[in-house]
Formats: sequence, structure tokens, C-alpha cells
Amino acid sequence: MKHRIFVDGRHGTTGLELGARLAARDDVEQIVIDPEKHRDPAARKACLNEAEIVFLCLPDAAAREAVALIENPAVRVIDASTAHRTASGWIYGFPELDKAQRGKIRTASRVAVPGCHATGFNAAVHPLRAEGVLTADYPLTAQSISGYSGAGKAMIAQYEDTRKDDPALKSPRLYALGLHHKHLPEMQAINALEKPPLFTPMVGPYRQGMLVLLPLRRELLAKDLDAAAVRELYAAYYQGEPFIRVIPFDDQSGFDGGYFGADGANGTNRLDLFVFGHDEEILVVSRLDNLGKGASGAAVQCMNLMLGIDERTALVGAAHF
Ligand SMILES: NC(=O)C1=CN([C@@H]2O[C@H](COP(=O)(O)OP(=O)(O)OC[C@H]3O[C@@H](n4cnc5c(N)ncnc54)[C@H](OP(=O)(O)O)[C@@H]3O)[C@@H](O)[C@H]2O)C=CC1
Ligand SMILES: CC(=O)N[C@@H](CCC(=O)OP(=O)(O)O)C(=O)O
Repeated sequence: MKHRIFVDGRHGTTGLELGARLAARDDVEQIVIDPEKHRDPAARKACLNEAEIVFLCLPDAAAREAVALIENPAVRVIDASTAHRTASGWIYGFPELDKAQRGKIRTASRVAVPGCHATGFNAAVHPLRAEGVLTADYPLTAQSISGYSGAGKAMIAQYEDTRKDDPALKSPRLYALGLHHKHLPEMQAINALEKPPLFTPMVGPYRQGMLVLLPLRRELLAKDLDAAAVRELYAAYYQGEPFIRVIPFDDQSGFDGGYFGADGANGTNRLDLFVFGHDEEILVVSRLDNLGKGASGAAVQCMNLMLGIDERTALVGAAHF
């Protein structure tokens, strides 16, 4: 019997990427809502309650509304929005977090997929917290650059249509300068930090792919590790993980004359972790596809775990780069 799946928000950016991954498989059957009624709560309620697994690819308010519309206790939910990432009763959909997380996802009824910037941040920070290298009060800073698809269809339309010749959109742009980006609560909670990091995101003039940067000062670490030793710690922590690739220390062999782009993991569910630095300073960089491991790929990986099948099934996305 096929698994009955409903994607609420299937025509949005995350929903379409999810659809591309689901289309390739013969073990799932999608419940399709009348396109004219895709925002109608009654029509959505009917679809939501007859699915085995529901994906929410919606703005936060609509995701909360969808959860409230579910009355059937058998329905399991995978939410791609920010609405439930630190909510009680929800499991954080990052299987690589630690040895227990996969088991929690397998049996969960409610899974919140991490934010794309938060995925890169957590991948770098969590092993260092778990191994006692970073204390809870380490004054973390992080920077990130994402392609414009990270902000959904409205921003894609600006960059590719309504403002495509606007010079203001030709360079990377800083945003969230109130320093209250919506991923801060999950970055803080998942890594048990006393304070959120000082996080500065940017959106770049390209469609897809991201780099999340974590600079560290050796003298502030709780264990005396240099950059190469930090890389060894990650390699041991993520050993055997199918989707996290820890790049050899300071390896610039794939770089273009010393320059390093954000699109190297596009179309995959991979997160590449790089460590650079020297005796005193360390830079950790996560590279991922904001629509892959940062959203739809992670959502499908969680679904595979919840269905008890190989988590690597159908994880190649539609790369638009
Ligand atoms: N893009 C990315 O890289 C990532 C996105 N996310 C998160 O995933 C979620 C979806 O984002 P994204 O796909 O980028 O956004 P989009 O704006 O591209 O798509 C959102 C979709 O939700 C639909 N929608 C909006 N309100 C309602 C409603 N009340 N009822 C039913 N459908 C509704 C929209 O319908 P309509 O077609 O009518 O506008 C649209 O199809 C967001 O919470 C986002 O933050 C998470 C990680 C990364
Ligand atoms: C470029 C851009 O604007 N990106 C989005 C993040 C996309 C993402 O991860 O969204 P959710 O947390 O909603 O799931 C932002 O920073 O708000």
C-alpha cells in the first residue's frame, strides 16, 4: 500500500522542491487539493485529515492554522516553517544532531525541520558543545549568505522578474539588522546556549545555495584545540553520516584561485563542513543547498526515517543553478 501524503503549500518554493523529490518515487501517493481552494481552510482540513504524513510548506501563521485543523490522531506532521522549531511536543528534524535524534524522528508524530541558516550553524556548533569545546556562554558570532530562493516565491519574482534589472539587487544585501533573525531561538535552544549568537545574514544575487560562517578564537575555547584538531573532532562526530561531509583541513583544492562559492552542494541533501585557520584563529564554514538540506531535502529525509525506510531514498532535488 502506498503512503498517503499531503503537501500544504505545494505550489510554493519549498513545496515544489518537495514535489520534485516525491515525484520520483512509487511508494507514495499525493493527496491533491483543488488548486482553486488551496487556501480554503475547509478544503485543507479534509486533505490534512486523510493523510498519513502531512508536509507544511507554508508561512508560520498558516502552518499553525494547519496543525489546529488536524483532528485525526494518526496524522503525522513535518513542518518546514519556523512555527514549531522550539515548541514543546515537536521533534527537531536534524537527524545528525546526536546519536539519539534519528530514533526520536522515527517515532515522532510532529517534526519541525530546521531553518536553513540554523542547519549550517547547528552542524558547526553542536559537536563543539557536545564535546565540551564551547561553553554555554561562549560569545558566538555567525554570518551567512543565502541565494534569494531562501525567501520564497515573492523574492524569487523580484530577482527574476519585477526587479531583475534593478542595480540595487546586483550585490549581496545584509538584512535582519535588528539582530533578531527568526532562526535565533532555535540556534540558542538546540545548542543550549546562554544567549543567542550575534548572527548576520545576507541574501546574494543568485538563486540557490548558502554558506554559514562560524569564526572562533582558540583562546576562548574550553579545550585547547587548533583548527586542524577541530576538523578532526567533526570528522569523528559525523563519521558514517551519509549527508555530512567533513572536508580535509584547509583543503582548497576545489577552489577557484582561492575563491569559494556557495553553490557547491546544490541539488543535493549534503552539508559540507570546512575548517580553516591557524594556531590562534579558526573558521568553520557550512555549505548547503538552502532548498535541499536546508528545507525540502531535510523534510524528505525525516519522512524516510518516519516511514522506516532508507533515509537516502529520493533525495536528489531539482537544482536551479
Ligand atoms: N525557501 C527556503 O529556502 C526555505 C523556506 N522555509 C520555510 O518553508 C515555508 C515555505 O516557504 P517557501 O516555500 O519559501 O514560501 P513561498 O512563499 O514560496 O510559498 C508559500 C506557499 O504557501 C501558500 N500559502 C500561504 N498562505 C497560505 C494559507 N493560508 N493556506 C494555504 N496555503 C498558503 C502560498 O500560496 P500562494 O501560491 O497562493 O501564494 C505558497 O504556495 C516557510 O515557512 C519558510 O520560511 C524553510 C527553509 C528554507
Ligand atoms: C534569504 C532569506 O530571506 N532566507 C530566509 C530563511 C529561509 C528559511 O530557512 O526559512 P524558515 O526559517 O522560515 O524556514 C530568512 O532569512 O528569513
